Amino acid sequence: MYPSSSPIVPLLLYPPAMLLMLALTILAIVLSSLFFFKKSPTIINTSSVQPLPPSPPKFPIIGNLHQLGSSPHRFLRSLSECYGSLMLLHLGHLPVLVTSSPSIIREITQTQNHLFANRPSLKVPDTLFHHGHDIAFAPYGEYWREMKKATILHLLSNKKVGSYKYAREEELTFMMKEIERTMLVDITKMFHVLSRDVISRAVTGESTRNKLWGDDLSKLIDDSSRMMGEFYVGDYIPWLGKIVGVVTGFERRLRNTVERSDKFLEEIVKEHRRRMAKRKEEGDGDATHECFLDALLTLDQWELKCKGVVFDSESIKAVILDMFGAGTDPTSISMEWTMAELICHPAAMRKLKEEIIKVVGPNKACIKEEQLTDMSYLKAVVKEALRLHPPAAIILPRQLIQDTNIKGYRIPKGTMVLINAWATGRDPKIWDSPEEFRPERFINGEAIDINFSSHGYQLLAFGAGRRSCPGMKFSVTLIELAIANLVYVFDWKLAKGEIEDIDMSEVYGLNTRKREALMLIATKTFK
Ligand code: HEM
Repeated sequence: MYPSSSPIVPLLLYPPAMLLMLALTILAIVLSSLFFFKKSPTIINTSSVQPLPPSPPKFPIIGNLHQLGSSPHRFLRSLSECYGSLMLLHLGHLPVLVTSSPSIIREITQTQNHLFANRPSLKVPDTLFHHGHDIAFAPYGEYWREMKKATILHLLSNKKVGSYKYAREEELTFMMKEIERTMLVDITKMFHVLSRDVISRAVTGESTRNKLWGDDLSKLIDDSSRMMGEFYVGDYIPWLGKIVGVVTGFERRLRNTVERSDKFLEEIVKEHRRRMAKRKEEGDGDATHECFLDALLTLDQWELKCKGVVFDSESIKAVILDMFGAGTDPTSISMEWTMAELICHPAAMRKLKEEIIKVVGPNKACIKEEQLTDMSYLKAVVKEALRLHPPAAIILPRQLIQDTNIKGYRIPKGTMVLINAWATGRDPKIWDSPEEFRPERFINGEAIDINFSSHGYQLLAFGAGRRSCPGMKFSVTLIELAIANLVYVFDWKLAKGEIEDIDMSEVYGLNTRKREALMLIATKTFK
């Protein structure tokens, strides 16, 4: 996923945006005292016109923008307790449909998938990806289709993911040695480096460990996802965008990020072209070792042109930035939440360790990928962590391309759609004791038949439908392998404080991460 949650994002996290919202709120209150506090049409009951979905009251100009706050996923869930499973909000001029109900999500991502498969045009991704040259924010159409197809074929298919086995095991071994050396572990950082390096090997054929640009790549990922998480008022109130963008320094920061990102990616591509040429000279054209960049640089331009798709150097940069951005943070954040839940639940940690020892036997150096198949509790643990903590708490937004209706409500063309995956994962109508971490629910409980791609639309960490995440197999394989090895080889405890003190609160953003880094102490299980 790009990456992290949606760019309606951490409204009001950013101080200038906060001031602006305050000013707009005051302006709106003044206006509303002149024009009345306007309640949106809840249900217009005429026989010819279907009603719009229920809406909370809104202010003129800003609509409901001021209400989202720093945890929009939580706010929207509480709002839906009053307005139901299908609500229509207004963010500035933009109507926004919000839901977390599986039956409505089925309607959006399956039954009417073709109408809801577009992404809205938003300032930050438009600028960063040079107007939809990536996949995650590309408008629905031929370009998106061809790029997604190429990415699955050359990077993310089951066969390709299988071929990175050696890379995963090698990077993991390196991480385990590092843990053994230090014993006091910044798990957050370690998981970031592991995800980044495995993705780098699949995309560029090289680990950043052997390169000087590992830190630069981390900075690029960090900067671009922070920028994606920033709130740009012009997306919702266009006439205010330019002024506020300049006054708050947003335009400058965005320009700088794009310049740095372009320069960095151009360097990577240039160096890769040199290596490809050298390999060719040396007669090493073995396609089995082909990385994603090799494939992108040799895509059949003629075939793409015939389909009306322009694939140029902007596309290459945008697509690889998408892979680093969409892949690294959600994968490492998922590992971190999984580890944090296991630390908070020692009984689950013990049960998992017992399962692994039963499958692998004691005293082995590490776990091989083939052995994961027999670890059903491990799989349940990962699903349970992602149920409670989907990195994209609100899935990347979609936009409706023509008027339609859902459950008897009229939904106008252009409406933005937000699926609150975090709320679905904690819905008491779906899950028993939804706030509890209980992996057993996936083994012998109410969720025995639920998985990430099941058609009940209850477990939405990877989204659903045509725009769903193509990186699921890639990341779940890495998450399971990393967690299994860490739990098998080491015993873990908190570096400071007691389990009850651990801060499990989150910071909402493109990817909703744990507020505090997880610092742990490792000791070897088998001496
Ligand atoms: C635990 C890890 C991951 C999570 C939780 C995650 C989650 C998501 C989500 C929720 C979406 C939006 C789906 C929708 O709109 O229905 C998405 C889209 C996407 N993800 Fe992932 N993702 C992960 C890993 C990856 C990886 C490893 C890659 C690639 C290396 C990747 C590439 C993408 C791309 C390209 C899209 C855009 C798909 C489209 O718009 O058609 N993701 N991801």
